Amino acid sequence: MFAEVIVDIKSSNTDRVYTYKIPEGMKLEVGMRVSVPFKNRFIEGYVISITEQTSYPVDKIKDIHKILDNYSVFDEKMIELAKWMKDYYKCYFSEALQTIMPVGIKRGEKKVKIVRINISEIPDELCKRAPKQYEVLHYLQKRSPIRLSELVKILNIDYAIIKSLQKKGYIKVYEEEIHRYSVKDIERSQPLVLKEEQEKAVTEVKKSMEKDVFEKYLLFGVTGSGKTEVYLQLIDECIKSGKSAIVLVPEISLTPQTIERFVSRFGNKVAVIHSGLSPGERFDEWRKVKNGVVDVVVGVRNAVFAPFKNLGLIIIDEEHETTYKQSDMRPKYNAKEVAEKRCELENAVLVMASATPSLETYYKATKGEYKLLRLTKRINVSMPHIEVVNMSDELARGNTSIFSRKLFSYIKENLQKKEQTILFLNRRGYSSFVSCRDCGYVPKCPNCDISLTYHFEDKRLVCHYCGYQEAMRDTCPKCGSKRIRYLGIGTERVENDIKKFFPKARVLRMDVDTTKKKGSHEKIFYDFRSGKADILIGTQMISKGFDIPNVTLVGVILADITLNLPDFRSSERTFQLLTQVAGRAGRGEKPGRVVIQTYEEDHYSIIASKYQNYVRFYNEEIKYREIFRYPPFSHLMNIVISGEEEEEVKNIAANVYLMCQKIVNKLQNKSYNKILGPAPAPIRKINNRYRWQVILKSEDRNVLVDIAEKVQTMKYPKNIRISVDIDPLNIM
Ligand SMILES: Nc1ncnc2c1ncn2[C@@H]1O[C@H](COP(=O)(O)OP(=O)(O)OP(=O)(O)O)[C@@H](O)[C@H]1O
Ligand SMILES: [Zn+2]
Repeated sequence: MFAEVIVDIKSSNTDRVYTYKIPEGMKLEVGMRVSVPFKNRFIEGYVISITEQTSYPVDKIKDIHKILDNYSVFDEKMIELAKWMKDYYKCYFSEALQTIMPVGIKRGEKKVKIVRINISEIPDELCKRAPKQYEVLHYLQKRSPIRLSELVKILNIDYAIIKSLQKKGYIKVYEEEIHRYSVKDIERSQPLVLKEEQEKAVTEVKKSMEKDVFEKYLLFGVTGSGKTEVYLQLIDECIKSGKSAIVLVPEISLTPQTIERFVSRFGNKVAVIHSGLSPGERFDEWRKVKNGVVDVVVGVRNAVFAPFKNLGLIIIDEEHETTYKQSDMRPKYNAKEVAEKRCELENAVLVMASATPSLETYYKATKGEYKLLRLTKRINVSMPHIEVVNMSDELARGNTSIFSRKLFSYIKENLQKKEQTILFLNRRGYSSFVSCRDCGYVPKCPNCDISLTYHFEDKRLVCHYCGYQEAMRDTCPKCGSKRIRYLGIGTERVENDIKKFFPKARVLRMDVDTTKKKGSHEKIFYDFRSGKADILIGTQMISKGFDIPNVTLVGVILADITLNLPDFRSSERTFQLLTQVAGRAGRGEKPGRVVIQTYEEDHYSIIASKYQNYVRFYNEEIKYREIFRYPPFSHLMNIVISGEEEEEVKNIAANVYLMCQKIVNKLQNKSYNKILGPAPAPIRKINNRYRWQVILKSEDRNVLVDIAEKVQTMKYPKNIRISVDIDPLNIM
């Protein structure tokens, strides 16, 4: 018998199937991890199929060295999925398999020794002859089984005593696997009586699940319309029919509140996968799925690979979120696309949900590719009232503060009424750059092409790209002037000003800087929910998932930050963020108010946010996308060339461009294709590496995939890096 093996070497030459012989007696299965001889060493490999014959000369085929785990890691469908990923994202087969495989698998299972008493009566003579042994047995009569380490510690005994008890057969010592991490069980919640629209959605999806066919839905429901309850009841149906479900949530909304909701409904039937888990913990969660201990996984991006044998349903919450795409590592996969493929392979149902669907998804829904389910109303309460304030007018009237008069007075009222306020600003730090009023000097990062952000608390200038820091000086390093200007506000500044104007207010801040420590995110959330603070200030971390009834005011300090990013999705991002954050107001009995501060009150993103009208935004945005042929009317590919010498980077970028042009010119079919660049990337230098880019737009994704493959096999100097991203969500 022979095994077809993918080897763990990342190069285009070795990205193919290798054949090995299965030694007599080796119990090899498809999907196992193995060690195989390669050249003159042993390397890791993955068995993707087993055959009886091979076209290779048999005497040249080497034996599999050994099996690495006592189970198979990939079933046939997962191998199928990896094959699809390698072709769709143009990565190596081994990269696709390793993405599916849990990190931490090499650490293996963690086992502990357990002691169990083996007799019902303790022999009397033991009491005198071996009092210590007697004591152990006596203790075990009350508490058995128990971990050996615990027993030894409690009774302060020698292992020798355990040994002799074991020899006599009075106790049994054995190994048991333990799970390094598991969710705490909390009080159970009962299913709610569904509202009419919820009921309709559940019934419809249920029908598809019963039919065992692949089906795709978009659940488009306004903020607070009870989408989560719909998920819970669908999962319940899914489990009842003997199948399992995966729920994907974006990292930042994997809040304690979200986890609570799932655990309180399904108890220890749920595994939770988030990026805070150690590799070992992740592996344990993976095994719980594999061994059928749980029926539901709630997790971030890579939870889409949870190895359920009988998958019935995948739910993608906040489907518009960009964290579903892995942008920083190969393969640059999107969990939404992988989920779709997985559902197709397993005849499962896919439900994507959002209050602000991505343009691409909604477009597909209008074309009938996804079935549209709508929740148009909040549960028992109305949508918040939204007002837009033009900050130019405020300036014209002499108000130079970061708060408009309206927002200021609302904050004051809320403090008096003891209702809570959320203030949102999507930038951390105190000010995004400082400049000298006399000579105009702006301190920049020496490693990156970006100005340094001023952090008030530690009086430092920090680069948000590479982490470079320096002390903030009182005088301009160039001309010595003392007149320093602080421009571009951040959350630290908001906190500072709130404390200045409202010294009695209890304030919390949630952003990357305040949540570095493990558990700090949870703590801020719980403190705020339990009323320990009046005002929560934060970046997009606070924009979703929060369901806190006493929050009646949301203030957006400056909506323009995302609006002005050099990215064709900036309008969409702004609309989504504003709608999500506005959605935190007025979720309880008291009505909610939202104030959006901006310099661009006529922008269609702002206007649509004001009326909370997604379709109005969509209709406007889709026009631009069509005119400029941006997605969904084309696919993009971003090729970034980086290196330490800019001249060299520029030359290679020019070569890449020419190669793209050659391929496009030779195409038979006359689809729309456009090559942009080569040009410096919007952030020209990061971490001392210069970056140039070539962007391709094509109606035909296959054209891009072909080019990606060619780029991958191109020869270029060692210090140059070329990264290729098909369907990128970020082109900075
Ligand atoms: N059928 C129901 N009856 C009573 N209360 C409900 C029902 N469905 C949901 N709720 C409650 O309504 C509130 C809002 O629901 P939920 O948080 O699920 O909305 P959502 O659509 O997920 O919101 P968002 O997208 O803004 O996070 C929750 O407190 C939830 O417990
Ligand atoms: Zn830097």
